[in-house]
Amino acid sequence: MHTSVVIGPEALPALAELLARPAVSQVFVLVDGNTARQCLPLLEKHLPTSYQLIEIPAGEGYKTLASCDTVWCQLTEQRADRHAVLVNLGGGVVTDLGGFAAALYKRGIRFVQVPTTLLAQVDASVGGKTGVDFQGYKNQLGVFQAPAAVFIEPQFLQTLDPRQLKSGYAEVLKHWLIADAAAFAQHRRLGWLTDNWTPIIRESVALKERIVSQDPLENGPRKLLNFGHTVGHALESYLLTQPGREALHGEAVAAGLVCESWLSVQRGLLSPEELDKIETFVLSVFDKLAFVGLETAAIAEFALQDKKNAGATIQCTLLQGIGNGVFDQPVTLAEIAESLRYYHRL
Ligand SMILES: NC(=O)c1ccc[n+]([C@@H]2O[C@H](COP(=O)([O-])OP(=O)(O)OC[C@H]3O[C@@H](n4cnc5c(N)ncnc54)[C@H](O)[C@@H]3O)[C@@H](O)[C@H]2O)c1
Ligand SMILES: O=C(O)C(=O)C[C@@H](O)[C@H](O)[C@H](O)COP(=O)(O)O
Ligand SMILES: [Zn+2]
Repeated sequence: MHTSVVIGPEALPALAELLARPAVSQVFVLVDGNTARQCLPLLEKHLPTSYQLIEIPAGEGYKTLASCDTVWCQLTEQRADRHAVLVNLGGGVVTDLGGFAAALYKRGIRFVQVPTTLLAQVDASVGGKTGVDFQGYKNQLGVFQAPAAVFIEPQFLQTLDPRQLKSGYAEVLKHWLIADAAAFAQHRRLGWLTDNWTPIIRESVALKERIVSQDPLENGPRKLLNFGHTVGHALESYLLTQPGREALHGEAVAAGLVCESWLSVQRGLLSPEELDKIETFVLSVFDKLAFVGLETAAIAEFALQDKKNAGATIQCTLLQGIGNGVFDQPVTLAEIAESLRYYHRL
C-alpha cells in the first residue's frame, strides 16, 4: 500500500482538500503546547471552521498512555465516529502518539501527519510506526498503521530551535550511512547547516519509503532504518531516568551511530578509516553525550529490550562499508558496553 506524501507549498492546500471531502465527519487536530502556539497559526487557514483541538504537553516525557487517554477522552466526549480524521500537528512525539491513539480509537480512525520538526519531516511521519513509551522503554507499545496521508511544509522549520534541527539531522545522517555513500561524502564536505532543507527532506523521505515499501512490518530490510538505535535508544532511555541529563532522540541516535560504527569495525565490516570519517563528522555536529564509565553497564542493559532482538540475542544493524547497512548482526551485551566506553573516550 502506498501512502501519499506531499512536500512543499502545495502540502497544506492538499490537506484542506482531503479534509473537505464528504467522507470526513469531524476533524480533530492534535498539538502539543509549542505547536499550538507556533504551528497552528500556519495550519489554521487550511482547516474547516468546525475543527476541534486536542492538546497534550510537549516533550518525550509525555509520549505516554496517559496522553493517549487525553486524546481518547476528548474523541469520546465529542462523539467522534469512525469517519472522523485526526490531524497530528507536531514533531515525532505528536505523530507517533497521535497515530497510535487514532489506530486504537473504535479500532481505528484515519489520521494524517503534519510534521513540524526536521526529525518528523525526514523520518517519524513516514512509514507507519506509531506508539508510546512504556516502563522506561522507547516505543514499547505501538502498532504499524499507515497514515491516510503525510503533508510536509518545510516552512514550519522556521520556528524550530537549532538544537531540535540538529537532532533531526541525525536521522538524515543515518539514512546516508545505511544507503547513500555519495550523499554522506558530499554533506561531510558541505557541513550540516543549510538554508534550504527541502531537497534533503525529499531525498530522506524517498529513501525511507523505498526501504519501508519492501518490508513495512520490519521482518527484514526495514531493520536498516534502526541503525544507531540499539545503542541510541539505550542511551536515550537511560538518560530519561536521570533528571536534567535528558538527551533528544536524535542526539542519542548520533552517539549510537558512532558506537554501532565501532561495532562494525570490530566485526571487520567497516574500515578504521571509515569509522574515523563517521565519528569526525558526527562530533563536528553534535556535542558528546556525557556519562561516566561506571554507567555503561546500566545503559547497555536497555538494549536487552530492543525490538530487533531474537530472544536473549541482541541483534544490531551494522555497516558493511559506508552506505551499506546490514541487519540481524548478533552482538553481546559486553560489546554494547565496550562500544559506549569507546565513545566515552573519544
Ligand atoms: N515513527 C518513527 O518512524 C519515528 C522515527 C524517528 C523518531 N521517532 C520518534 O520521534 C520522537 C522525536 O521527535 P522530535 O524530535 O520531533 O521531538 P518532539 O516531537 O518532542 O519535538 C521537539 C520539540 O520541538 C517542538 N516543536 C515541534 N515543532 C516545532 C516548530 N515548528 N517550531 C517550534 N517548536 C516546535 C515540540 O513542541 C517539542 O518541544 C521520539 O519519540 C522518537 O522516538 C519516531
Ligand atoms: O521507521 C523505522 O523503522 C525506524 O526504525 C526509524 C527510527 O528512526 C525511529 O526512531 C523508530 O521509531 C524506532 O522504532 P523502534 O522500533 O526501534 O522503536
Ligand atoms: Zn529514530
